[in-house]
Amino acid sequence: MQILSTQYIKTLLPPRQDNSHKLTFGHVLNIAGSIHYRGAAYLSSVAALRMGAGYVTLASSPGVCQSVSGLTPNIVMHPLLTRPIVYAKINPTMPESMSFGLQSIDTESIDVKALTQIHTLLEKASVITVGSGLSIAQSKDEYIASATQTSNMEIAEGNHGFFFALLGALQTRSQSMVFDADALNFMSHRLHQPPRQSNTPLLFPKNSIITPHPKELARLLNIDVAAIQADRVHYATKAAQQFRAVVVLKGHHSVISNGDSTFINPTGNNALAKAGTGDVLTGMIGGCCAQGMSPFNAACLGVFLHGLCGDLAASDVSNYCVLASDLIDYIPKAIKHLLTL
Ligand SMILES: NC(=O)C1=CN([C@@H]2O[C@H](COP(=O)(O)OP(=O)(O)OC[C@H]3O[C@@H](n4cnc5c(N)ncnc54)[C@H](O)[C@@H]3O)[C@@H](O)[C@H]2O)[C@@H](O)CC1
Ligand SMILES: Nc1ncnc2c1ncn2[C@@H]1O[C@H](COP(=O)(O)OP(=O)(O)O)[C@@H](O)[C@H]1O
Repeated sequence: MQILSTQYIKTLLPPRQDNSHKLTFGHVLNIAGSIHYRGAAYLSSVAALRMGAGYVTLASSPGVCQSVSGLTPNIVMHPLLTRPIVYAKINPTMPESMSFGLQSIDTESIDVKALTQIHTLLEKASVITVGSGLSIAQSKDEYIASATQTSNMEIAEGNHGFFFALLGALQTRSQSMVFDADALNFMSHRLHQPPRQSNTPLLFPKNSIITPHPKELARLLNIDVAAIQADRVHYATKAAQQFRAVVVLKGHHSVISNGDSTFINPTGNNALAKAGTGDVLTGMIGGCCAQGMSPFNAACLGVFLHGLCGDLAASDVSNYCVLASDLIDYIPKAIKHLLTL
């Protein structure tokens, strides 16, 4: 286990040749966002471009695409087919006809059929980032059902049907992929909630990077957050081996492991403890992959620079005031800082 050094990180910065065009620096396909988490789609998409990717396509619900295009002209939109879901709490002690308490309506869940809309994009993309704000459901710990199917009650968890169809399609692809947030929660749910719907092993595709915060890793490994926090290097390494993926265990001094080599990140501070900063990290790592970096190097560079953005931002505006969206504006400063060393 080693601490990432500035000198080492500087050697990882991908070259920018003069004889180039936008696709020289890669195409990020970002599958992110949902009715409640439109910001996550924005933050992850723009962070990838700022990190140096040449082209970013956001594939999401029409509502998310519309919101993000209202905030930035830089992202290419690919609106996906949706289907409405009415969420309700089930009270198992009551007869089926009376057992629903309406919670909310999600008009932007992505339809499984949307997979056919992104086949070409899956082939063209240099890297695929999945999960920032994708929405597992209104509440992860309660049973939630689709009231549109009362006669045949189906457990509906946000975009879970679409996610698993996508995961199946991704298994044969060789691009780098970044799985964050709700992509990890979908995997945990399928891994640990009975009954398992299939006997086939549930794996991330080859060349995957997963970016769990401690609770997300606890869900994936089905253990306590406290156990993870007590030995972060051990559990990041174990998860990398178990899932055959590069793991970024987020938090103070994030740990990056590919199962053989493990680094601890020295940059970052408590200013990063703010909603949406993890979505920015996903975009930054995706942007590194798009420029041809290996998954492990992309994770190391992305995490280091993300922390450096937090350090530069905190020194300018204090640890209290940094927003996730501010971090994106500090990516150029963090890269210039590295380049001038
Ligand atoms: N503007 C937006 O649209 C935002 C969207 N977000 C999305 O919201 C969805 C839900 O993410 P959340 O993180 O809110 O929900 P989670 O349910 O995954 O995480 C919240 C829980 O995890 C625990 N936790 C989080 N970080 C931890 C740490 N470092 N150590 C120990 N425990 C920790 C919290 O105490 C809490 O119980 C994700 O898809 C995410 O991408 C968030 O990133 C927030 C901003
Ligand atoms: N106290 C801290 N010190 C350093 N980095 C932190 C701290 N708190 C959070 N971070 C970083 O901020 C990001 C938070 O990501 P995450 O928990 O996924 O948030 P969100 O889901 O809101 O985007 C991670 O990169 C994490 O390493």
